[in-house]
Amino acid sequence: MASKAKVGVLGASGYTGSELVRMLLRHPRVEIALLTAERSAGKQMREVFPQFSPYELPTLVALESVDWAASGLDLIFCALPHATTQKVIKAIFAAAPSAKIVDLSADFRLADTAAYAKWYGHEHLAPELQQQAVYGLVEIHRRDIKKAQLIANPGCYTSCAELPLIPLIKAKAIELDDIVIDAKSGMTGAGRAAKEAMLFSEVSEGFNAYGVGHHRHMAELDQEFSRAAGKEVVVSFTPHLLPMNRGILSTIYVRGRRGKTPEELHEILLKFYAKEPFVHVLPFGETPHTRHVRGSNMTFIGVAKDRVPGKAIIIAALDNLVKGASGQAIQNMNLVMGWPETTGIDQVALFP
Ligand SMILES: NC(=O)C1=CN([C@@H]2O[C@H](COP(=O)(O)OP(=O)(O)OC[C@H]3O[C@@H](n4cnc5c(N)ncnc54)[C@H](OP(=O)(O)O)[C@@H]3O)[C@@H](O)[C@H]2O)C=CC1
Ligand SMILES: CC(=O)N[C@@H](CCC(=O)OP(=O)(O)O)C(=O)O
Repeated sequence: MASKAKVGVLGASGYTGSELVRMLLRHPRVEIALLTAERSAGKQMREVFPQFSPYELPTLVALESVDWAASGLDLIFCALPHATTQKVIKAIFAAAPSAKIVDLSADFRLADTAAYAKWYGHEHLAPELQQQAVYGLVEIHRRDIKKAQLIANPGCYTSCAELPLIPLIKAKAIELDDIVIDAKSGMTGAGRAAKEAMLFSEVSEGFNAYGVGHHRHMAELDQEFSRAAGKEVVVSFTPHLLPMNRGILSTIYVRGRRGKTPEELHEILLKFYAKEPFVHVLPFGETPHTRHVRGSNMTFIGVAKDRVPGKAIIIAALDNLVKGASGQAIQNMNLVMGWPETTGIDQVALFP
């Protein structure tokens, strides 16, 4: 076999970064050559995450200490907080113009600079890269991703709504002004940095909606749905925080267009995803559970009939840290590197 590709993980001491390390350790084509951290710079991975004790891994280094021009990496995963990311990626491309980057943050997902400024409250620091980045939802943008140098890995909530809805929008099978996405996420979606609102005592035994009417993922959903429809689409989306570690479950209400029945919508999804290794459409009427996808790169989609005539209920589930972040990022790497798309990420869910 050819020599292994050298990859780096920026933000390896975070949740998505450590999930990348977990999955990359069993990827046969890569060698982990660089790991960075901020507060944990100078430590070993096993000091931050004891589960890595048995494995040889590079020491976590501060980003500032990396000479990008000389780093010799074949691909970089960037798992840093949004806004921090754009400065870092701009600097990497300045030092290493042919670098390949899969960015897990939201910084390069919106192609429109005005939309970015509106939803994130500041001007983008690298608008030229914003234009260049390819949105990394593999099942929808595979052809463009293969040629990309900068891939904007989609958000976890957005993946869980776009995968079930984009095929139906492309097929003109649902009414575009009547889409309601009711999404629930586990707490790792909020990252590892300490926040009062994420304390056990604040979250356990309860359940709440947040970002009601203004969550930043709305911009990403509108962009991708409008691209698929060829005209402006605006959807209702409400996220909720659940006291569990991993998983997103979206319950989506749609109305069939021109008399399309829920069974016909199900058929469209079945056909669209028939050959996809990471999207599984359940038999009509069956619905998924977050436990069916936990730890795997799978998205499960179920379609059922609503009792309101003409309406269908679609339920999708994925693991926010895997298909919603690090697994999808590795799927993107596999495409960019020309490897079989499932390499290193074809594990079955962890159940129970
Ligand atoms: N969690 C999720 O389910 C998902 C997250 N994302 C996105 O992925 C990115 C990473 O998320 P997540 O892993 O949850 O976040 P975490 O907060 O868990 O990790 C952030 C990482 O970035 C490092 N870091 C923080 N600030 C800086 C800085 N100023 N300079 C350099 N490094 C820094 C941290 O280092 P240290 O801890 O050592 O200070 C840590 O390694 C975010 O943009 C997030 O929005 C995308 C999809 C899903
Ligand atoms: C539970 C929770 O807080 N989830 C995060 C979204 C998850 C995520 O990381 O989204 P990005 O990839 O777009 O950053 C939130 O609501 O902001």
